[in-house]
Amino acid sequence: MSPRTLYDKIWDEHLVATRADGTSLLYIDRHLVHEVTSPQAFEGLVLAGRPLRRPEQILSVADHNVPTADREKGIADETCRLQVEALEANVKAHGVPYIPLLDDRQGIVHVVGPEQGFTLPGATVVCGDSHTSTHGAFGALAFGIGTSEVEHVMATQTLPQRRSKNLRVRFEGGLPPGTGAKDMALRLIGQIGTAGGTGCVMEYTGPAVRALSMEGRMTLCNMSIEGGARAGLVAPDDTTFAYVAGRPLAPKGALWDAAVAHWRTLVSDSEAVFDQEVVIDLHDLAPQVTWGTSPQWVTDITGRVPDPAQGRNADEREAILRALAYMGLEPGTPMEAIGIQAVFIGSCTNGRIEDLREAAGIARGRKVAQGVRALVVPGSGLVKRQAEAEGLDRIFLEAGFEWRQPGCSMCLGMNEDRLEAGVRCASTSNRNFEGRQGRGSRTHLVSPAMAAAAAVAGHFTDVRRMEVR
Ligand SMILES: CC(C)[C@H](C(=O)O)[C@@H](O)C(=O)O
Ligand code: SF4
Repeated sequence: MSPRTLYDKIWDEHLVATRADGTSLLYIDRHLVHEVTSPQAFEGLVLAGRPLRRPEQILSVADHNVPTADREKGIADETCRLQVEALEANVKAHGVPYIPLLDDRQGIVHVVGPEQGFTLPGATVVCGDSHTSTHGAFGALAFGIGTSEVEHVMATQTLPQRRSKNLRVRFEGGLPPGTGAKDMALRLIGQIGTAGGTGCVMEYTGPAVRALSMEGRMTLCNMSIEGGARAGLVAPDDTTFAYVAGRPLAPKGALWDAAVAHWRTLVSDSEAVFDQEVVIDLHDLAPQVTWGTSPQWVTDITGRVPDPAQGRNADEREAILRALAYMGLEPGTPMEAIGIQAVFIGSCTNGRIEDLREAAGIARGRKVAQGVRALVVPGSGLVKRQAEAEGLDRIFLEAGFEWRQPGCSMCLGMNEDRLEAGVRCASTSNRNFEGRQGRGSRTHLVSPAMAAAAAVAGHFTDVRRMEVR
C-alpha cells in the first residue's frame, strides 16, 4: 500500500462507499450534541418517522445557553431555558445519553467529550459545532457539521463527505518561556490567515507539538477551524493514551490493549505526501494578542496596532480601517498601552484545568485592577471540582476574579454573560468578530496567562515580565 497520512488512514477506515462524483459516505463513531444545533434535527426525524440509528453513540449536554451563576435556581432567561428544555425533552424521547445541567460532568461539549473518554484516537467525531476540531488533539477525525447533517448522522450513523487535502503544519523549535499552545495557534493563523487551511485537514507536527499536554493539543486543534481547516490532527502517542486510560467511556482490559496497539499505527507514514506544508518557526514566538475583528489580525505583545496604510491592497486597507474603528484603536498604539475593562478566562479553547492553573499562577497574590470585571469559567464541572481541590478558586476569588459554573459563558453572547457595547475584553476564547461577546463588545484573543496578566494590570502586559507564583 502506498504511504498514507494520518488523515488518509482514518478516512480509509471509515469509508463506507464512494460515488463517481467523488462524494463519499463515512461511518461516524461518535456524535456530540448540544442544545443549539439539535432541535431541528430531532424534529426532522420525528416528522419523517425515522428512529435514531445508534443513540448510544451520541453524548449530549447543554452548554451555550446555561447560566454560570446560581444555576440551581433554574434558567431565568426564557429563550435559554426553552433551548435547554427542548434538548432535555428530545434526548428523553429518543433515549440519547445526556448529562444533566446539575451533574458534575456537565460542561462545554468539547471539554466533556474528551473528559469522559467519549473522544478516542482514530475515531470519527462530529458535532453541530465548529469547534469540534478540538477532538483532533486525540488523533480523531473531528469536524463540525450543520443541523441537517446532525439529522443525517442521527438517522444513519454516516455522513456524506468530500475528501480534504492534507496540510502539514510543522512547528520548528521549542516553545519559549511565557508562551503556549494558544500562542502557537494565533501565530499560525496570523501567518496563514483565516482562509489558509481552506479545503484541508491540518496535521500538527514537530517537537513542540509532541511536548504539549493533551490540554495544549486541544487548544491548538480547537483553533484549526479559525485557520479555515476542516479539521486539525495530532497523532496519538503515550501522552494521549495516558490521558484516555481509565476514563469512564474508554475501553478497558483486553479491549484497551487492542485499542492502543491499533492507535499506535495512527501516524502519518514517513513517506506520506502532503498536498501542502506550512512551517512555523517558534524560536521568536512571543505572547500573542489580537488587535482586530478576526483571529488572523494578531501581533506580539511587544507589537503595535497596525496602520491601515500597511494593508496589501485597497480591500485589506478598508477592512483594517473598519476593524480599528470597531475596536476603538489608533494605529501605532503599543499593544501594552491598550486598557481593558473585562477579562474572560474559559471556553473550549482555554477552559481546562491546565489553563486555569496557568492563569492562577499569575493571579496568585495579586489583585484584579480597579474597573476590571474578570470571570473565570471552568470548561466543565469536573474541571471546576479539580480546580477547587487544588485551591485555584480561592486564588481567583482572593484576587477579585469571579468564579463561575461551567458553560460557554462569555465566549459568545448567547447567555447571561454578555459584554456591554464598547467594553474591551481580554478573552481566552477563539473568536473576536464584531458583537461576538455582546453587541458592540471588543474582544482581544490571548492565552490564559496573558488574560490573567491583563486583569491585574488593567491593560495588556507582557506576561514574560511577571513572576509566576
Ligand atoms: C452555536 C454554535 C453552533 C457555534 C459554533 O458552531 O461554533 C458556537 O459554538 C460558536 O463558537 O460560535
Ligand atoms: S465555548 Fe465558545 S467556541 Fe466553544 S463551543 Fe462554546 S461558544 Fe463555541
